[in-house]
Amino acid sequence: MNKQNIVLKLSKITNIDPTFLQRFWQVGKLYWQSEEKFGAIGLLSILILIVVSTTQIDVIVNTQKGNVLSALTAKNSSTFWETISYLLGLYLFLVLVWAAYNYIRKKLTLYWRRWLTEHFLNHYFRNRSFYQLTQSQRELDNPDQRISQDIFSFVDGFISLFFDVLYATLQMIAFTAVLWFISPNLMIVLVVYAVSGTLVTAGFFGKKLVKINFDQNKKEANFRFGLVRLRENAESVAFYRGEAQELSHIKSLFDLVFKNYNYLLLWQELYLNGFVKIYEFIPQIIPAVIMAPLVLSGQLDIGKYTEAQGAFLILFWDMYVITRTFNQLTGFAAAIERLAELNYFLKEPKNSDSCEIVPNSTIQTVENSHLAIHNLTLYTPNYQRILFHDVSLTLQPAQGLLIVGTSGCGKSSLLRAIAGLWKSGTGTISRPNLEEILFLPQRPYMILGTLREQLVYPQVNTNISDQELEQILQKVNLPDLAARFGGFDVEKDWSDVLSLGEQQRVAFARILISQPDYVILDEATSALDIKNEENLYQHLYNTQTTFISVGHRQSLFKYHQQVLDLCDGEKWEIKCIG
Ligand SMILES: Nc1ncnc2c1ncn2[C@@H]1O[C@H](COP(=O)(O)OP(=O)(O)OP(=O)(O)O)[C@@H](O)[C@H]1O
Repeated sequence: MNKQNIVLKLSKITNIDPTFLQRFWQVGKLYWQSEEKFGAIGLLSILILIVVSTTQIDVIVNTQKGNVLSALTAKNSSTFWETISYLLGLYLFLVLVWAAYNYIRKKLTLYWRRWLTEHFLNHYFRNRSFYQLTQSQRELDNPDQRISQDIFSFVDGFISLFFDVLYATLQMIAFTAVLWFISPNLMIVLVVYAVSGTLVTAGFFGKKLVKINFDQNKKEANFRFGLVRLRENAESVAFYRGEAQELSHIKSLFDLVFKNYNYLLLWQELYLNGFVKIYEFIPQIIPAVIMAPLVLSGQLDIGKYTEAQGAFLILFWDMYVITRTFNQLTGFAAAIERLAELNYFLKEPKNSDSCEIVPNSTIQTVENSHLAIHNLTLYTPNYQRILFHDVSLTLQPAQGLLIVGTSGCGKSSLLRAIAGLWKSGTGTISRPNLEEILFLPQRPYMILGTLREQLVYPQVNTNISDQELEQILQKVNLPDLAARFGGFDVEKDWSDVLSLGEQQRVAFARILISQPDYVILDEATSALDIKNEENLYQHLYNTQTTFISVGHRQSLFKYHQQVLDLCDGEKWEIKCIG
């Protein structure tokens, strides 16, 4: 039977949406088919062994408890003390084994979480999916929360559920014989009671609670993101004096958390837990009611009665495992939904949104030694708007191209297309390998780290000396930057402590450090005064670098050999200078 059929059969038995089981399988199988599978299977086997052996010991403990009562009734002191010592030894052994079990179980959870987190992170960064995700029309909220929180909920939830169900099943096998042997009637009552309880829980509370938990995760993540966003934009908000607006927005996000949680409390704590408490109480009296006549008439020994009552309660506890762990289960199911969505997005070919609308219509990218554009027509990512038609140009090595045009005409979008971030449109872009091109956006990206790491970014290992770094800082007119902050190895929140113009100069220093063959500057000097801007362009002009700039200032023209004017609407023209 293939996996698809197994999933379908399971879904029929459990009355669960088959696509839900498929989603569970898609995420669940990843780790168990990975290179870590042998270690994981080893740990899993040890855990299963512990569970199997402790179930056997539980049966012995239950029988010995009955023996203690029988010895007391028969006033047999030596049997009583022998059984008590035996019981103590068994309990001590159980405690030690359970300590080891819990430790290994948490370790397995940790290893699985580490592997799955790395797996999702690798896919999140592959083909710049983290960027594509922000461009997608399909709603996929808070991928960060899915990676940081939902993976843990999934792994922890699965391991807990697996062992709860395994332990319950083994105990059922072991104790069914005990109870059946003493009282078949009690056994039949128990099965009917446990099955009906499980069906009510799964059928009535199931879908409702999964949905509420799913929404809760989403709303909590939105609230957290609102606070993070405020922190990231603290200065702008403070300048605007936008506290009232921000406060009300963040409060409204929390209000959604509050309302949904209230709803969750109602269903989880009041309805479900209320049901579970009543449901748990009744079995305490069922054995007494059914077996009392036998004990009173002398047909059943009090020790056997205790043994049967113990077996009944254990079996009841096992049979209603689904009901009792239902709260956990719904959180686990919500995590599966959220991870499966992310997994699907990260696996599917990019720009699929676009392809659904205009099939086979994407910009072709060809690797070449020089940069050229042939009949490029560019749309916004979901083909909603055309930005420009049929643009063609060639850029000779060591030359400069300046792109100008009115705001919103598509200047930055052309750079996005060259970088391969946007593909909606037609035509061909020939360009060198992206490794040879350095992009400088208008808002410089300052990494969290030391000044040295900041300057050599996006490279990580360079053997550049402090002296060379000092020289480069001189060139970009930041001669005292390292001294001001205590050297190159001091960590700061650089986007906070440097002015925008200083950040643009640090970003420009990256060009002089990494010396790429191609540089693309998207208004990368817009925050600088003309003198500083000219100084930077003069350095760039003196190198053999080929560069494309987007800018508005007339003073930039003299550093470029060609100007592409995207004009407005769908017209464009190219001019040669000098
Ligand atoms: N992710 C996106 N999805 C849809 N449309 C977008 C997206 N990003 C930008 N646009 C739209 O594409 C158009 C071109 O944007 P672009 O950033 O290229 O303009 P620009 O010419 O660089 O403008 P400016 O000079 O103001 O920076 C704008 O109308 C913008 O609203």
